[in-house]
Amino acid sequence: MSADDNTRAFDEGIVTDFSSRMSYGSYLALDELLALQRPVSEPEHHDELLFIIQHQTSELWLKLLLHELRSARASLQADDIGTALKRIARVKHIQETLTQQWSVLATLTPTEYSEFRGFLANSSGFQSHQYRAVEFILGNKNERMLSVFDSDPAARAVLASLLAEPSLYDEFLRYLARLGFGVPDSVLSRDVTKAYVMHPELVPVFREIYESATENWRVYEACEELVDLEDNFQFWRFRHLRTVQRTIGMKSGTGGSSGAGFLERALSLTFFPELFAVRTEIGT
Ligand code: HEM
Ligand SMILES: N[C@@H](CC(=O)c1ccccc1NC=O)C(=O)O
Repeated sequence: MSADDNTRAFDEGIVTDFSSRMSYGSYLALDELLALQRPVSEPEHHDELLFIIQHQTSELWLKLLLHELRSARASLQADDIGTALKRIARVKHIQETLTQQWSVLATLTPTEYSEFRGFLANSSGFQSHQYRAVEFILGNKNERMLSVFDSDPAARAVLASLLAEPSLYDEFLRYLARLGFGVPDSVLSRDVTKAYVMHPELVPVFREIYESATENWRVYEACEELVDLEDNFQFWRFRHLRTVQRTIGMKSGTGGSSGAGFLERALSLTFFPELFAVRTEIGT
């Protein structure tokens, strides 16, 4: 039991026979998971594995993000703000992880990327249905995006459903209306298949909430959580843009867009416009 040889002795109870027991690898389907990194470059480029894993891990986190956002939305629908806040707290941590992980990809130099970029053909993150689903559930709807998924009916169907459903913010505003806040009808009866746009007549509702934070603590807290969530989303977009600029400069994208300019325009989009507009009104 001594550590003189700098090895750790096995505790007596440690299980080693997995011939008829569930193991770590079988529970997590690791054989399948670890067989899914399949570089396409020929000869295989050393850095393509980084590129694939960066994307696959992002997609896994996006899967969880969407799961949590759907649950947050359902909780608001059921007037359960406590659970919704719990879900959003987790969403914010996932976003932070997604944003931080850009630093790994930033070690890919423009020369290295150019050596296998041609093998990517027209594939692009623009075709990520999970990313688009997150944008849709947050209210950045765009029916035109569906056409990208015409050859993937399952993904297209999920996006078409999300397009027709109220967003997280739509549900939050309906919840506020049920609590008795004067959310205007123009907001409650909006066409939820369209991108959410600013309703100036909603700003006074938030002003009331912010000016009476102690009496409306939960909804005030929820407002601030949504502001954090939008900030975090923009931080991810910004890191993506900066990574693109340092990797491909002003080249157009493999997905057919102008590249950096196209991504830069996403930085002027907003999910919760009135929650930012109210800041101008506070204290005046
Ligand atoms: C060297 C790394 C990367 C480069 C050069 C790059 C480049 C681009 C470009 C140029 C676009 C615009 C669409 C196009 O024409 O292709 C785009 C879109 C996109 N990329 Fe990347 N990307 C990189 C890494 C990533 C990673 C790691 C992710 C993580 C999932 C990602 C996700 C996306 C998404 C979701 C879009 C759509 C954004 C939108 O619609 O606003 N990209 N990327
Ligand atoms: N759009 C990128 C290619 C790219 O980054 C990419 C290619 C395949 C799968 C995901 C990608 N990531 C983000 O767009 C480019 O133009 O270089």
